[in-house]
Amino acid sequence: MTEPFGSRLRRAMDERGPLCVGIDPHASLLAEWGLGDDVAGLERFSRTVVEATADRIAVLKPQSAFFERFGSRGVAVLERTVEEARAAGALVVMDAKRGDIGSTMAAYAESFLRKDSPLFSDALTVSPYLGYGSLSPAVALARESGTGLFVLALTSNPEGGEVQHAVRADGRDVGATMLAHLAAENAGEEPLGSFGAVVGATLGDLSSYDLAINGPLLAPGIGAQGATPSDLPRVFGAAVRNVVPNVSRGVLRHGPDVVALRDAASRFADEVRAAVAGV
Ligand SMILES: O=C(O)c1cc(=O)[nH]c(=O)n1[C@@H]1O[C@H](COP(=O)(O)O)[C@@H](O)[C@H]1O
Repeated sequence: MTEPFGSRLRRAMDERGPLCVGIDPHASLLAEWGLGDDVAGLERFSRTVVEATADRIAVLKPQSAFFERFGSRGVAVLERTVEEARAAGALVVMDAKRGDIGSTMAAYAESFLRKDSPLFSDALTVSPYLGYGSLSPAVALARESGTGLFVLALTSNPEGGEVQHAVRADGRDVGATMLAHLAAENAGEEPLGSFGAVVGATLGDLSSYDLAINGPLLAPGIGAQGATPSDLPRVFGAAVRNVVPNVSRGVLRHGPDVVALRDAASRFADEVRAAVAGV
């Protein structure tokens, strides 16, 4: 049987530290790196990030939108990026934020979580806002293929609250409800469940939420969105041990030099390790 994602992730976090580096080839970054806003630029950018980080950082998170922008040739670059990152030892979280009615969700899940898919990744970001139950086909396939999901619960953007803080008839807000679904999904899993939540590092004190979902918490927002590694203990409390903090532009702006990129990623990784060790 394939080792579950949660268990593979726990090991990677213990061995390499918990940092996730995002591969977000913004047009503005391609320009800053002296690359064209074209498929060749995209490929060079992605290859460079993989070369600098995939043999030492636990998780890489390519953001699919920046590849889809170039059509099928961009998606081909994404396929190669995922393959090369995994071959170098990183776990790949595909950031495609998929979500649809269950029967369509099954096809999205196959695109990223079925072993023989060209875009096969270790985990996928998904949106539960068609109802958590609409994600069931992805949960089932992830269990079968030893992959994972990161479900948007409390996102880092200021607009997210209008949906995620909406209070339900039972008095719980929508974000807390998503966390409860994930805790149920991960119950009894050791050392860590495979069904994670996305919880922004930008959100301040989250002590009113039960973050003990026995699964990973993907925490974007460090760097360009203003949060820092030293915020993590205050935001996540005891759950910080399961936090996978993501930095994209905060690292990527140090390219195109491979060594400078690698050093930037290592600095964030060290700061995260120091912040988490203090809890
Ligand atoms: O799921 C995500 O990764 C995500 C969720 C969220 O709440 N906020 C958020 O910023 N993200 C993603 O995380 C990355 C953040 O990038 P930087 O702000 O450049 O570090 C982008 O790829 C976003 O799409």
